[in-house]
Amino acid sequence: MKIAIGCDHVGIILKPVITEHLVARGITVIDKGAHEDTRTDYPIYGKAVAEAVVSGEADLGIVFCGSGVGIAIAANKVKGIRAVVCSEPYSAKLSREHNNTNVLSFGSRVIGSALAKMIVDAWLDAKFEGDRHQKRVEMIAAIEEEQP
Ligand SMILES: O=C(CO)[C@H](O)[C@H](O)COP(=O)(O)O
Repeated sequence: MKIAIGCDHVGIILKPVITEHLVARGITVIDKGAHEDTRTDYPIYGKAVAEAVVSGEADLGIVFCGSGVGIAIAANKVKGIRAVVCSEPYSAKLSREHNNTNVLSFGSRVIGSALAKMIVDAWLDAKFEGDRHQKRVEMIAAIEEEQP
């Protein structure tokens, strides 16, 4: 399993903790930056991680900014991405089971490292259930196709 990760200057607080946690789970981490806490712009890294996922370079993506919101919005602009912002494990689990999310987003100004690790585990351990949810995910993809 390969996971692409990316963050801005605030998200970088959580990125090393989660990187270590992923490596401990036997996951290969592909770091798309940022690599320092100098103020930068989260769309750069949301896009980079999203493109790594849709190209197949990575199986999944995890992104971090201050709230988790901006970098998730940026990732969601890439066709084929279903990014979710999570601050608790239940939504993370359901987002995979029902929505087949392929990018997980956190806010370093919202949650701490212990909760972030719990959310990552809930997300990674859950599986897409398909069945009735498959049609709905396909409907989301159809919305993308309708856009000019
Ligand atoms: O959370 C974020 C986007 O959703 C950013 O991390 C946040 O907007 C950065 O703010 P600042 O430049 O004031 O540190």
